Amino acid sequence: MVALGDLAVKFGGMIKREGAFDFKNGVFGVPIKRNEVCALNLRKLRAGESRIGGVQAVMQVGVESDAGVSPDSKSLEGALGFDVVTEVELREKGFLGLRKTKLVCTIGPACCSLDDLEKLAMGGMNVARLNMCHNTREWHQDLIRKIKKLNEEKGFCVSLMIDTEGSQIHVVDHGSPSTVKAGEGSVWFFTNEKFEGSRPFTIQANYEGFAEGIHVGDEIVFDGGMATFKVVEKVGNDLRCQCTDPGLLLPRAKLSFWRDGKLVEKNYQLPTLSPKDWSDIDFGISEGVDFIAMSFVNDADAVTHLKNHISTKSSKSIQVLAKIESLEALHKLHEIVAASDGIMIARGDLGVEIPLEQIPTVQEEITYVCRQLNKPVLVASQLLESMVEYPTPTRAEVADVSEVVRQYADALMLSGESAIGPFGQKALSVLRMTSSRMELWSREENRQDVLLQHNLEASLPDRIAEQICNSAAAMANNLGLEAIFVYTRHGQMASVISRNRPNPPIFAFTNDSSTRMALNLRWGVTPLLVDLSDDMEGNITRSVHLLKTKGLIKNGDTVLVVSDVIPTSTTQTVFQSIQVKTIV
Ligand SMILES: Nc1ncnc2c1ncn2[C@@H]1O[C@H](COP(=O)(O)OP(=O)(O)OP(=O)(O)O)[C@@H](O)[C@H]1O
Ligand SMILES: CC(=O)C(=O)O
Ligand SMILES: [K+]
Ligand SMILES: [Mg+2]
Repeated sequence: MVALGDLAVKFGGMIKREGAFDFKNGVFGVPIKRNEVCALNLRKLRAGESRIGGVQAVMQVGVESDAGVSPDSKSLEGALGFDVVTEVELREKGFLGLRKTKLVCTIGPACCSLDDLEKLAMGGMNVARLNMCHNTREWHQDLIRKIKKLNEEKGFCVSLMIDTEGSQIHVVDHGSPSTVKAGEGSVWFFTNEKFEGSRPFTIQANYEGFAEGIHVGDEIVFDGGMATFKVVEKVGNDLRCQCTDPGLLLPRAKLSFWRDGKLVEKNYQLPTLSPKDWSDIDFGISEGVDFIAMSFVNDADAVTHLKNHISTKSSKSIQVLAKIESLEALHKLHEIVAASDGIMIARGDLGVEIPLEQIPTVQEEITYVCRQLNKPVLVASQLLESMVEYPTPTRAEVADVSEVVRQYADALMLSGESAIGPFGQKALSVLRMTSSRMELWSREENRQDVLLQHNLEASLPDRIAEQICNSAAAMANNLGLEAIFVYTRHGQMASVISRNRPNPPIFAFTNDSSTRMALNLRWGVTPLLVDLSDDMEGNITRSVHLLKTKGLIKNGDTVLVVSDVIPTSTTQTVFQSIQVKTIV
């Protein structure tokens, strides 16, 4: 953390009043009136200028008008990437009404037409997820192209995520009757022997070593509790089992093994990424997806390996999300979060490996760690499960969604609700309305928890950038500003501001389209694609003018402007700044 005493504070230029900036508490001690511009600029001191820390803070207070728009603003107008959904929402609800929590929809047969996808996009889908467990390569390719077409032709900004199949012990889906019931006391044969169609009282596991290390007396649990069996006999590589807790055996049901109330943590030597996963990943890279969600990550090395692979294969940056869905991943949570670009809390499979009553606390813990380490976190599975069949959610489901929002997760995800359910759009609107309501309540109740600050960066310029972001969020809240504008090439500053979960929305102006698509998963960030020049004042003036001409910002609105765009030429100084700007 940069302490005030580390800074040589100088006032000059357009100064009218003096003030102090307290980095520790994020307080900016200058009263600001309408039509005043107040800027705090930090730059490295040149030799001989420094007293202590080698950083100079220049505070400027003055009156500025944006009336004099530079002539090249026209050229930027076409490039202003304001997506249609945010634009409509902004017009209807104003700055503070913009939803902060991001929404991810799993795409499946129930929502794969262009028309369905457009409705989901219009309904607030920020990211479309394709689960590579299902369907064909051609089907996925067609979907990716449809989403890109909608983005290009209809002005949406929907990012694309593929989710790897991963390696996991499950029941082979024969495509026959969708559900089978196991009655109390019934005896079933578990085998890896391949067969077509279905055989009575026989369950085919997908992995030949599934019974290794399993003893008579152990329990086999289906899908985290759908049905339970006790092993009564080992027959070669197979198992004979008796049903002790009757229930449904769903297609592709996941199997877990328990002994004395504890998960048998078997090392099946299954790779996190199978040959099929690598082929799906290369397909995703060639199709230019924005996120790859990696199933069953067990350690940081797997994440690093995939990130290295992507960097050699792809010219654009693709975000790797590690899915936390095993007990082993929980043991290594910190290293996995640190290595990845974001996390999905995959509660479906996690609930197969840990007792269900542990899910809420584990979810809160993962969400907290992600925010500490500034990684976006997405909560997935069964949020509105009953809506796979019914047009309204249960009260308990709405309460669950609200709790995720109250925990300040970055995003919520629909699975079967959108992929196979007939009420996908309705489910999306339930997520939208529930999250907006909880965000409003948290703000009104002033529930913004002060983040237990964990410093992210080591180098001084990065620490300065981090402090600017923390202070920007505090200033925007304390001054009741309309919006935060941040100019960012790689999204770092936008993400650190988002990490503070400020009240006003964050508009992130970037000239890098992969940064824009990645920021789609960040809480409270509306990413916009623009041309950025080295002339920061020009960038600011042009973007304010463009929002004004669109009628999205009006005279008297006050916004906070943050920039960390590093000039491209070596002769220019690094310029990081906060300005409070009242639109006139
Ligand atoms: N592309 C698709 N084609 C057909 N069905 C799909 C598709 N995507 C999802 N589904 C269906 O929707 C249901 C829920 O989808 P989802 O992929 O989220 O399952 P999941 O079990 O939570 O994910 P995972 O396999 O990653 O753990 C699946 O059981 C599947 O029947
Ligand atoms: C989403 C997912 O993979 C799960 O919940 O298991
Ligand atoms: K998957
Ligand atoms: Mg899973």
